[in-house]
Amino acid sequence: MIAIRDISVAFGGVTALNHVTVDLSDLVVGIIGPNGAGKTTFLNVLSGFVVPKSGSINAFGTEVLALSPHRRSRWGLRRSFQKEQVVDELTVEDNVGAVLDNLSLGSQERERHLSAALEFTGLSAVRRAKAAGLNAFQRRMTEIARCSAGKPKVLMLDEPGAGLSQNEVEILRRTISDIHAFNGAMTLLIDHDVDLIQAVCSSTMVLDFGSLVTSGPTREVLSDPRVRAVYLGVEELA
Ligand SMILES: Nc1ncnc2c1ncn2[C@@H]1O[C@H](COP(=O)(O)OP(=O)(O)OP(=O)(O)O)[C@@H](O)[C@H]1O
Repeated sequence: MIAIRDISVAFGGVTALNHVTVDLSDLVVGIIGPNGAGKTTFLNVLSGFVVPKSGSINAFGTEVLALSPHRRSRWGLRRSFQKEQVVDELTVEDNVGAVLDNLSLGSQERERHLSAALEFTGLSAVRRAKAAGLNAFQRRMTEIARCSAGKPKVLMLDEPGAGLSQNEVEILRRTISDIHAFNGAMTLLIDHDVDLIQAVCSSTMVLDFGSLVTSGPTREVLSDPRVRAVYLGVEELA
């Protein structure tokens, strides 16, 4: 479980997170809210890009905020960004394998983890291709492979479905649903695609103006009038 207590972040006069307290315990947890609600800032606090002015985060018994961002990655926190981080000049396997380089693995073990992650994400056939030649979906899967490789404890995916076709989102949905069976990790998923959230997240938390509106079973959260009010005029909820 990830126990988040009283996390606040301010950028100048903007309160990006406002005393957020929430327990996250399901295998795939959705994080939703309108633009500017604080979702990415929430992942930035977990991964160490942003230092909160108050609060604590205990993930599976580890005080996460006490770890440097580098040690958080070694510990098993992985994330993808809204702006993709795939390096065109590298092959797919080098893009994915980079994450394994700070895990002190032997070469056979490294290869085993790398091959498994490439197979899991359907990239085995293009593993030696330069990333520059990949299509948008393959690039997205490369990022998921990088997050999934090795023995991560928590994957944080920031809008992985953005800009994908319906068929591609369906493959993405199955992949995210299978992450825990593949490597044992929990996934935190930000996405504006409420159908995707509903399909893969057993629980969901909702942010608005940096504050937690509610969290709980996804179906209940999505039918909560407070959540509908937050989204009113922004997008349709399923
Ligand atoms: N580095 C920063 N400097 C200043 N303000 C920031 C910074 N990062 C985020 N903010 C502000 O904090 C608030 C929360 O932003 P955040 O990106 O976390 O929202 P979000 O819910 O992820 O939005 P979106 O759905 O558009 O990605 C916004 O008002 C944003 O402008």
